[in-house]
Amino acid sequence: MTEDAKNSTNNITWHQPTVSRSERWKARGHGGAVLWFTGLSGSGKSSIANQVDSMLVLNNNDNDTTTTTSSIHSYVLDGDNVRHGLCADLGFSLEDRAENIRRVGEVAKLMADAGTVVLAAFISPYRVDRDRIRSSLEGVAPFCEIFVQASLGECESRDPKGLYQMAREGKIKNFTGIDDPYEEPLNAELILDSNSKSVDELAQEVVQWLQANDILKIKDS
Ligand SMILES: Nc1ncnc2c1ncn2[C@@H]1O[C@H](COP(=O)(O)OS(=O)(=O)O)[C@@H](OP(=O)(O)O)[C@H]1O
Ligand SMILES: Nc1ncnc2c1ncn2[C@@H]1O[C@H](COP(=O)(O)OP(=O)(O)O)[C@@H](O)[C@H]1O
Repeated sequence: MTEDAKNSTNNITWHQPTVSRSERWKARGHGGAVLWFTGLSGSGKSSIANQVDSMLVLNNNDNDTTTTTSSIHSYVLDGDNVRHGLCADLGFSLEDRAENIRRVGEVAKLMADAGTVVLAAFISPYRVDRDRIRSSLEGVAPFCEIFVQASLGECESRDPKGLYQMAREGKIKNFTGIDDPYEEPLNAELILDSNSKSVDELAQEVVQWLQANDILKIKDS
């Protein structure tokens, strides 16, 4: 934070919104939440998050013949996409990854406060960065850490963008899993086995877990 920013925070006052969170959520028909998909590049974060999004928004759930629930307001925040705009000034050093996750965490918090189910798909390799978002969402909206688990070998064999190969050839530095760390979650709400299950099966697991745990239920505050 710059000196100017530090001095300015003294002159900023929090404005209480006129519409409360629970009033807003009730008007939407469900609560907001942040589903945070973390895992290696190529583990399946984007594919699964997008499939869940489709199942929630379009009610596109072929395997579920029991419910006729209405559309859920969800939205995917994806590392690759966010790095084209909001975080276009950031690279992949430890500090830049922390700032990337901090910014996205703040955006996700605002969106969840507004009643959106945020599907955030970021490598987010450091526990401390993920835990910071978990803490900042306490009392606002549920935070669900979803570990998309795939071995490095599996991710490397998928390598849809050819990035692992470039990292192995030394053309990309600080590539997660090759010459940069990935800290696996210790207390993830959900672990998805992306080594052996399909994207459809895993997305189904997420939606079933959301329903079974009443994650989108509005609790009066
Ligand atoms: N050095 C390095 N390490 C890891 N990933 C790299 C790197 N350089 C570029 N990429 C591409 O950037 C995508 C990851 O962006 P994220 O914002 O999710 O990364 S992070 O959470 O800040 O660590 C990641 O996308 P996914 O494959 O979808 O995970 C890569 O395509
Ligand atoms: N569970 C899975 N089983 C097989 N292939 C998968 C699975 N999940 C993703 N893939 C494939 O792996 C590649 C990387 O998936 P992607 O969703 O882009 O991963 P990430 O967002 O974690 O980088 C894509 O080609 C995708 O089709």
